[in-house]
Parts: sequence; C-alpha cells; structure tokens
Amino acid sequence: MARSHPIDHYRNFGIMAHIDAGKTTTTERILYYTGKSHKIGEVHDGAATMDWMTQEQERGITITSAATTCFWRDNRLNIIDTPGHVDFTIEVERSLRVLDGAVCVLDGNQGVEPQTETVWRQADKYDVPRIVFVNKMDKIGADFYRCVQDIIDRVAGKPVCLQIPIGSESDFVGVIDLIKMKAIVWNGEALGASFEEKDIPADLADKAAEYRSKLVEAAVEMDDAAMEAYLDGTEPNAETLRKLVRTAVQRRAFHPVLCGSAFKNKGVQPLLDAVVDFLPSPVDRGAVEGIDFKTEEPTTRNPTDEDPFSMLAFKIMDDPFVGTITFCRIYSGKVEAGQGVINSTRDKKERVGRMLLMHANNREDIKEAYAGDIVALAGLKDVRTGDTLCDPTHAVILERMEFPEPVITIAIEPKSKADQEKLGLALSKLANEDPSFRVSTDQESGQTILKGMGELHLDIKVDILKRTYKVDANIGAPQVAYRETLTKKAEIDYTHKKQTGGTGQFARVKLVIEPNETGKGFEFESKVVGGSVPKEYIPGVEKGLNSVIGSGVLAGFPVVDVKVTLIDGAFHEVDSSALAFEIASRAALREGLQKGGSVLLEPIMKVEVVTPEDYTGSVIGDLNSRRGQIQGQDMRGNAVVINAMVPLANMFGYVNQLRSFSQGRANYTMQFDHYEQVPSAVAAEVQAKYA
Ligand SMILES: Nc1nc2c(ncn2[C@@H]2O[C@H](COP(=O)(O)OP(=O)(O)OP(=O)(O)O)[C@@H](O)[C@H]2O)c(=O)[nH]1
Repeated sequence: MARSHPIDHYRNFGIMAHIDAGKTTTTERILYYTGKSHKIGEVHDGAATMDWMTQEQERGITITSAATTCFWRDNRLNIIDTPGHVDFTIEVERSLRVLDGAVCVLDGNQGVEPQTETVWRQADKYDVPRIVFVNKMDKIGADFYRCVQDIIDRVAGKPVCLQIPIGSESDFVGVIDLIKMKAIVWNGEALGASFEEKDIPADLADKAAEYRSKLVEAAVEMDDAAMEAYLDGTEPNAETLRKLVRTAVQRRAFHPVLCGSAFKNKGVQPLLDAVVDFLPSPVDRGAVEGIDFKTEEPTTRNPTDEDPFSMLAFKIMDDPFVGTITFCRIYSGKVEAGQGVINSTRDKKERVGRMLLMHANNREDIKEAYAGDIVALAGLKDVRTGDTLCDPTHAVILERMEFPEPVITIAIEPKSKADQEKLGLALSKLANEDPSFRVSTDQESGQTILKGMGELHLDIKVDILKRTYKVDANIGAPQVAYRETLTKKAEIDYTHKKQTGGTGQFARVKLVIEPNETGKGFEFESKVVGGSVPKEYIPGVEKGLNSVIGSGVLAGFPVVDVKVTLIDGAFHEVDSSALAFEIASRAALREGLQKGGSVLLEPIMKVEVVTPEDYTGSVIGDLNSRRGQIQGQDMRGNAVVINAMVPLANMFGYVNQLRSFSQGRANYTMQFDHYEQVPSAVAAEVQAKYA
C-alpha cells in the first residue's frame, strides 16, 4: 500500500484561542465540512467531539491535546488540539513542537484577549507560522477592524487582511475575498448552507480596494520580480498572490487575517482553503534535528519516506475503548503495524501493535503510516511523552526532554479499601500520561502524595480522580515540597541496648555523616573491617538510615545530598539482630542530622512574566514583596518580559493577583529552577507549621 497523499499535501496544524473564542465550534465545523463528522455536537449541548473530558467542558478549558485527521481539497489535514492554560505549559509546548502551523481564533467582539496574548507569544517563541480567523462576526459588538488593530497593539503582530466582512452582527452575510476580489455570500445560517461568489457590493468597493492594496503591497515584498512588476504597474495575479502570501507566512513576515462565524456556518470553507494555501507542509518546515543514538553526534532526519523511520510521542491518553494510546508524529520514513522499533530515549525495544487514525467520531485501523502522519498507537509498553521511537538500525533521539521538578504536593487519602484500589490504578495511568505529575508514598504516614507543577495542575488531577475514576478520598491542602540537608560533618557513636526479660537487643554503630555534592542525593557506604558489624546486619543499618532520609529531623521533609559511612560498630552473639541495627542506625542518623546543622531547602522558581508596559512597575514591586529576585527585563514584541527567581512558597495565588492588577493582560509561566536554603526567619515559620 502506498501513501494516500504526497507529503507536501499534509498540513499539521493547531487551533489556538482564548477560552470561549470558538476554538471548539470552529474545529467542529471544520470536521463537518471536511466530511468526516456528520453529526455535529454543539458546545452548549456538551456534546462536542474534541472536548473529550467532562472536566474540560465544565472548566471551559481544553486540557488534553488530541489529534484529528480530515481531508480538504486533496490535502490531508491533521488538527492538533492545543491547550492554553499557564499551568499546562508542558502540554502546550509539546503540541507546539509537533505542529507546523496554527490558526489563531479571535472572538470578533473581544479581539486579542489575555489568553490569546499568552498563546500568541508562545507561538512566537516556537516560531510557529500562523493565520488569524476573526470569529463571531455575527455577535453583537463584533468589529473586524478593531480586532485587526488589536493584533498590532496587543501582540505587535503584522496583520494583513485577506478578507473583509460583508455586514456585521446580525447583518453579517459573508466576506470579500481580496485575492479574487469577489464577494462570498452564504445562503442562510444553516449548517452546510451553500455559498455563492458575487460581485463586490457597491458600498464596499472603496474599502475592498483600500485593503486589497495593503495586501498586494505587503505581498510583493516577498519577491523581487513581483515587486518590480508591481512598481511597473502590474499587480500579481491570484495564483502568484497566493504564493507570495504563502511565502510571507512561512517567513513569519506577516499574519493573514480572515473572518467569519463558525456558529452561523460562515467563513469556514475559505478558512480551510487558507490552511491548505498558506500554512506549511512538513516539507516546508524541513529536516528535524536530533542526536545519533550511537555516536551522540548531532544529526537530522528529512521529511521523506526514504529516510530511516523516526517519530516523536507527544501525547499519551487513556482511552475507554483501547486502553492507553500514544499520539506520535512521524518525522521520517514509514512504519508498519507489527514492526519492531526502538524507544531510543529509554533504550528499550517496542513493537508497534495497533495503529489508529483518529477522526472526530471514529477511529480507523491502519496498517502503515508515513512521514508527516500523526498516528495513535495502542498497546505500547513503556513510552512517555517526548520519547523517540525509531528504526533500531538507524536510531536517533529527536528531543532530549527535561521535565521540571514537581514542587507542589498534596496528600490524598482514599475513604475505603475499594477506593484505595481504584486510586492505585488511576494514578499509574495519570503518571504515564503526564511526566510532570508524580506519585509517592509518605513512609511515616503511609499517605499517598501527589506531586505536580502548580496548584491548578494538581487540582485538575484530583478532579479527574474523583470524576473519571470515581475515587472517594480526602484531599489535603497543597504544600511546598521542602527538603532538608546538613551543612557540616558529624560523627556519631550510638549504642542501642535493651534488656527486658528473654533475649535483649544490642547494636552499636559508628557513623560519619557529611554533606554530599549537590544533586548526588543520599549515599551509603560501609567501611567496616574485621566483622565488628557482621554482613547480615548491614541491610538493617540501611533500612534504618533510609527511614530517616525519607523524613528529616527539622520538619519531616526528605533529606537530600547526604553521605553516610559506617566506620565501625559492635554486636552481641545472642542479642544482636537486623532489627537492633535498624533501630541503632535510625537513632544515630537522627542525632547526626541535628549535630550536622540541618537546614531547610525550598524550591526556587524561574518566573517569566509577560506584561504590557503599563504594569511593569506593579509586577516588579509585587515580585519583590514575594522574596523574588529580578534577573532582568526585556522587550518581546510590544510586551515587557520580566524574569525573576521567586520561592515557590510565595507564589500561591499569584495568578489571581497578577490578573487583578493587570486587568487580566499580564501572564506568567514558571518552572522549577533549583533548591536554596530557606532564610532562618522563614525557616522557623515553616518548622512551626510542619513539625
Ligand atoms: N455568536 C457566535 N457564537 C459563537 C461562535 N462560535 C462559537 N460561539 C459560541 O461561543 C461559545 C464558546 O465557543 P467554543 O467553541 O466552546 O469556544 P472554545 O474556544 O473552544 O472554548 P474552550 O473550549 O472553553 O476553550 C459557545 O457558546 C459557542 O456556541 C460564533 O461564530 N458566533
């Protein structure tokens, strides 16, 4: 079997928008018009096909990112759903990496909203070519031209109109296509309403001419010959004009703007045309960079079927019908169901079992997939988001991923035995889907601890546990993941002796406890000679030490970067046991940590605030009051980017505070940077709270 479409007929693109701008509705209409989704689910009925999970519908944000395949004008479109919330930067960034272009949907009444700013700037960061769709032109207060101006004012974009609207609000009937210089008018508002090409209405002739010149002038900049011809009085024809606009989008020279009303079924077909005409194919995006698995040298993979097979897993989801599915983008080569591949990121063999193509309402089993495809794989063993799967004989690692340390924790306590079982299952699935989410057990209390990157991140996981997995549980308040370490060397000689009838307990250990290199964690070594502590008791010693390492002496936080050496000890023929050595070592280490000047460490976050200039002063003042250290300040487009290091403990509730003093226009992202000693005044407070 051969590929269905040549790779330059592929468009892997995302739709990005502020909440409620109409991303879901637009996607639904695209799926309808491309003929794959025949039953349309309105968002307000809660039946939309892209929003898979109840949590998303209720919160009105799209958390998961799914990919859907459809076809338009003999092109193969893969729509990659992009989430947009600040706490999900990993998912946003992951999906931005695998898509070649994007459609930015604006609410025609609201223009560029705060979240549009966020996603726009993220797309800038990843250099994603994009076109703009001004939606909701039928809505009261819709103003196309204000939206265009907004793109300049708010995000320093370079809008160039390819269409202007005919009518507005309830009189919105269609658009003028400035490339063809024709009116496109829809016959009614019904789904699937037909449309006709007409002459431009007389009252819009001047406006159309004005915007047409702006378009042509911007377009001819892309090509010397076209520019020369234009200066000599010849405008490019429609085909040339489209090519020039395509070049402009690929070079990020400007952002073409279209308009319509997804809800009233107007403007969606021309939007699809624009996706095909202007957004890049995988070929336009060129070779992808990677690292050769064997030589560790930089290498590349070309977007062709002839190059060795490689693909990147960008999203793992739990599907009620087929179990775990892994969404992958194939960058080079081809792959068949049943083929053996290597997960080069983890150096593990895998077999490609079932391969699925996801459409909006159905899934199709496929036997082969090719460069450019986005496929869903069922039944992979151990693949995480960001892993590369490839040809074992030409292995490559496409991306080395580093996930930020999860630094917020909450405790979760299932209410019954049945809940405990459900919880265990659910948590292992969630942890596989999202590498920034981790689970551990508190050794002291036996509680299950969830770790994540932010308050909302964990909030949503808890929501999923309760709703999707029906786990009934008590949830603790979110806490900072503090750590403890020691500052100086200590030597402890400890004897555990107990004599109460029958056999007694006896164990003596001599430990050297010292700071270890940062990042080395806990290390233990036994240097005992001459059998003063017999070998069979060493596991007891280690067990005792580990129990303290999990929960330090200051406030019960894990102890890091400590080296413990057993240098000597003593035992008793009858009274010694592994248990006695465990007890002795435990007590010895606790004493050592006290003597070794234990301190608390706290996570310091690298915070990036992007704000309109007006709020720069307030942002900086506020960060200072949060014990933040400003690292620098820069311009990105017309926004100010402020970088700071701030203790996580002082970042709770930041999102609301920032929104309130910037009218919702400033945004931030943060990620863990390093651990640092808590200043003593603050440490006393923390200890009082947790000890
Ligand atoms: N008047 C009007 N309403 C629209 C249009 N498109 C979408 N809507 C409505 O706007 C609301 C939000 O639309 P969605 O498609 O859910 O927006 P979204 O961007 O996907 O929102 P999230 O999934 O919450 O991020 C819904 O009530 C839609 O019916 C439009 O063209 N005109």
